[in-house]
Amino acid sequence: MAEESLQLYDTTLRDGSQQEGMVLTVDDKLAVARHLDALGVGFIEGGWPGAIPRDTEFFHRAQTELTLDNALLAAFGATRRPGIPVSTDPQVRALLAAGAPVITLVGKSHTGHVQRALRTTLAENLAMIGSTVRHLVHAGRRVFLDAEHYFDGHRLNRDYALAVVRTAAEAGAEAVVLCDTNGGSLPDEVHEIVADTIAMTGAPVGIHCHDDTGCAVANTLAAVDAGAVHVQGTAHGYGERCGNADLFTVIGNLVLKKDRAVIGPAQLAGLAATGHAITELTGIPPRPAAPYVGPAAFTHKAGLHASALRVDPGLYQHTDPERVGNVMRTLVSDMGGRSSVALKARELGYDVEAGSEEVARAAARVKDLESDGYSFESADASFELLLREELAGTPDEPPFEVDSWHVSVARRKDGDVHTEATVRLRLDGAPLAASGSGNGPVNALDRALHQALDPYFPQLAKLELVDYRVRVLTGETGSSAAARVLISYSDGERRWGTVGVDRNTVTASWRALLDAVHYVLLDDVRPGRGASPLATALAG
Ligand SMILES: CC(=O)SCCNC(=O)CCNC(=O)[C@H](O)C(C)(C)COP(=O)(O)OP(=O)(O)OC[C@H]1O[C@@H](n2cnc3c(N)ncnc32)[C@H](O)[C@@H]1OP(=O)(O)O
Ligand SMILES: CC(=O)C(=O)O
Repeated sequence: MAEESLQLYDTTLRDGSQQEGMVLTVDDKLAVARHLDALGVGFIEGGWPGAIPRDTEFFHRAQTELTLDNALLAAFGATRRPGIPVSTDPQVRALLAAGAPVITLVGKSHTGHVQRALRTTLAENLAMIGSTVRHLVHAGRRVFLDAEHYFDGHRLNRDYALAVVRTAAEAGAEAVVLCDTNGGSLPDEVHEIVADTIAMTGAPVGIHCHDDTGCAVANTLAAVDAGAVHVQGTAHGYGERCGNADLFTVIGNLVLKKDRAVIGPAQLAGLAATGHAITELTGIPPRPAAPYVGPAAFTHKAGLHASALRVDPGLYQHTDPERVGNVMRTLVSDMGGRSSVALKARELGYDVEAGSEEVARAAARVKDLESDGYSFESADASFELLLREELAGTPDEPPFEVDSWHVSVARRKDGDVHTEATVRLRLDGAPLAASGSGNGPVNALDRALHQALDPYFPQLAKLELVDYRVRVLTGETGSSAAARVLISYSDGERRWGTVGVDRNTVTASWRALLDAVHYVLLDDVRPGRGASPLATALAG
């Protein structure tokens, strides 16, 4: 049961959409709303009906297509225009026509904005706020007032900012949301101003912070500490300029650190999945290191960390990742030792002991190869092949041999560039040759490999090369290595990475391609068969 004394209000679909690059269709918005509802937020601000046609359509379709179990839909808009009766303001009419049970109004609380941006008097602005709130409450809506530029306004003219809060509260606003619109405040200032506002007005206040000082989440928590009863934020902190308070971080902190049960434990366990689902819809990934929900939030690279984590994951993690639906991951690299290798091996399903000779050999090989330019942290499949060799004590070969390969790139007279690759393999001793053309040497080699092997290994047919990265290493390593190629493959369900290094970029690519194919052909012998838990997690 969620705590009722602290309201959780999401504005991803309104303020989050003000982020550069964020363009959501109505279908996307409906889908995001369903995810937020399942997470357990209390209010979902859907947009500004009457101002943005897509948002008008969103509210229209929401009436028949959106069933919410936990949340109420909120329509956002401005107070009436200066000098006109509220009942005649088309924007206010559009807000009511949207049919949402909640309306959030933005109103000015900074005297400079009233006089210079709104170009009206301070008294008329108060009248605009009071009359619009009253009108909407009278029409049966729950109303919040977003007091724009509140913190800057309070610093400039405290009496006026407080008058805005009193006016809205007396007109029937359920909470007056103090907005750090320019995002320039710091936690101590926010705490002081929220506390002062509550003490002077007795009004229920909310908090809406932007992240221009990198303090939006801290400011939100400071406001709650000072008595705010309503918090606003967005998924992944999406929003105008530097974004808004990241609601996922706010939720994690409130529930796990401040004992404020704004959502229940089962919903909290869906936090990372919600973040992932919303990312898929927006197409804008959060920082990998985003607290709680980021793929790196519980990922460990340093050997000393891994060594302690083997004893107790709590030694290097502030909370159990399962509580927020995330997973602990280990990276193998030259920064790790036996413990990192052992933890990673267990993630992959291999029952190994950190103290074993095999693990020590694998750890040493990782260090050697990384000093030659390899990088295993995003090449789990290549690491697994290496590990299997060390565990078996013999080279782990794919079920075919490579005799040779050849790639040609030619520019024709008509200007077209033609790339063709031929691979010559052996299967059970019998020669097997195939060719493929592509939009570059790696693509052509990939196609030639498929051409040769798919008839014998049908599981390869689904494979798709989804990412290819090459890094020139000249001067970075003490060796002769010149290029590191990282390849990601997917079969639609899981994703795995491989690495190849060579002076020749095509040879490095070939190595990574071969590891990728070899890895898939291990499915029949890998512990647990099929997708390793890690590969599945990465694909998710
Ligand atoms: C802090 C925030 O993020 S609040 C959310 C901001 N979001 C948006 O602006 C997205 C949606 N906005 C829009 O589609 C358009 O700006 C509209 C439809 C609202 C207005 O469009 P236009 O009528 O062409 O006006 P324009 O965008 O140029 O200027 C905004 C107008 O709103 C007025 N305004 C600004 N704040 C308020 C307010 N709190 N209450 C009433 N009016 C306001 C401005 O004074 C300006 O009026 P003017 O046209 O008389 O100069
Ligand atoms: C209302 C709002 O989004 C702001 O003041 O930042």
